[in-house]
Amino acid sequence: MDPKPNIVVLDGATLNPGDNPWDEVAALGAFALHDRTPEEFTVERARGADIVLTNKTRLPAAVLDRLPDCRFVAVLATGYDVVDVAHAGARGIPVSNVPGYGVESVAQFVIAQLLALCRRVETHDSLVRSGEWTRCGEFTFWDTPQVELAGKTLGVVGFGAIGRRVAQLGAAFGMNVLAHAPRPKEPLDAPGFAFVGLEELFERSDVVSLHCPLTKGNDSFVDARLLGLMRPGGFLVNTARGRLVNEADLARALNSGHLAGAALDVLAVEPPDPANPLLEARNCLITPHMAWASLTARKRLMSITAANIRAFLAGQPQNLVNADYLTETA
Ligand SMILES: NC(=O)c1ccc[n+]([C@@H]2O[C@H](COP(=O)([O-])OP(=O)(O)OC[C@H]3O[C@@H](n4cnc5c(N)ncnc54)[C@H](O)[C@@H]3O)[C@@H](O)[C@H]2O)c1
Ligand SMILES: O=C(O)[C@H](O)CO
Repeated sequence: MDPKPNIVVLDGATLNPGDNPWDEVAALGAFALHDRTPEEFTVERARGADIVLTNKTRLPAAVLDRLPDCRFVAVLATGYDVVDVAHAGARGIPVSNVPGYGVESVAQFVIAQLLALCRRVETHDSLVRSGEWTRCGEFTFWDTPQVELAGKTLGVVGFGAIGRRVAQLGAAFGMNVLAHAPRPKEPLDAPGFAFVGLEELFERSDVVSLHCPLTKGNDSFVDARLLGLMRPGGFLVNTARGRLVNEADLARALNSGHLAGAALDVLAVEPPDPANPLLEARNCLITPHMAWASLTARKRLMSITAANIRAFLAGQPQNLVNADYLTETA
């Protein structure tokens, strides 16, 4: 490999909107930065690059096939569903992600979502300012059911770094925690904690929180059937990926009153299509894929990305997500 590899960032605007310089990454080669890349420009911009960095710009098989010079793909995120990692592996291109950079930020965001669903602090602040408290004449007033978390059951789907931290925080609020994990994991040291099957988790949980990656096998798996298993009055929280959820089914479950609410940081299409039924659904709190975005987490993401590139250049790639598929070295 050329000692000064060509490095192209396809969509760098959100990692560094101005407060998180690229210097550590840029120092590793000849550096080209694009804020965002429309699909039709991906090949043109990535062609000739030895190292391609993407956050949410898609690199499907058909695009990878048109990048003969690509030696390494560094995903600027934990979730790497935008890259066909199996195809990259078959072409001998290692792909890395950035695990762990946002565990605390995302887990804390999940708690913020949960508290928003249960207490609606900002809604009540608005009601006070619009005169509702004054008009009601009482020392106290509330306009939404006020729900205590202690004693409720939290079901965590996907017991990796974020899921485990959410489970710990839920237990600290006095919640009973259940988890679903496809592979054996160290249990949480909390009274009542148990690993259960997916259906049992949906049946027994007051709150289901999603923390598994989006894969070819689990698109839209949270559908009418699983939502129908949830207790009436339950909540769904999703910070993982929007496409894990059948959005039309979720909108129906909210509008029928079967679910009391949902808090979604991710949607199937981002930013959303104005026709997304969740935008109008009852008690649906939607945030713009921002759980990861604290400056502390983004700085960590930047420096782990630089470390991923350095490790690749040293011949010892780290944080590989397609090691199982790598058949040859590009
Ligand atoms: N909203 C945000 O800003 C934000 C930020 C970071 C990560 N994420 C998302 O959160 C996801 C989880 O992040 P993490 O750091 O915990 O990743 P992780 O790899 O540490 O954990 C994911 C866990 O899910 C498990 N898993 C895989 N397939 C599963 C399935 N079908 N059902 C149940 N579990 C399954 C894995 O075994 C693993 O333990 C990421 O893949 C990403 O999509 C979102
Ligand atoms: O997967 C991640 O790291 C987040 O979704 C931000 O891109």
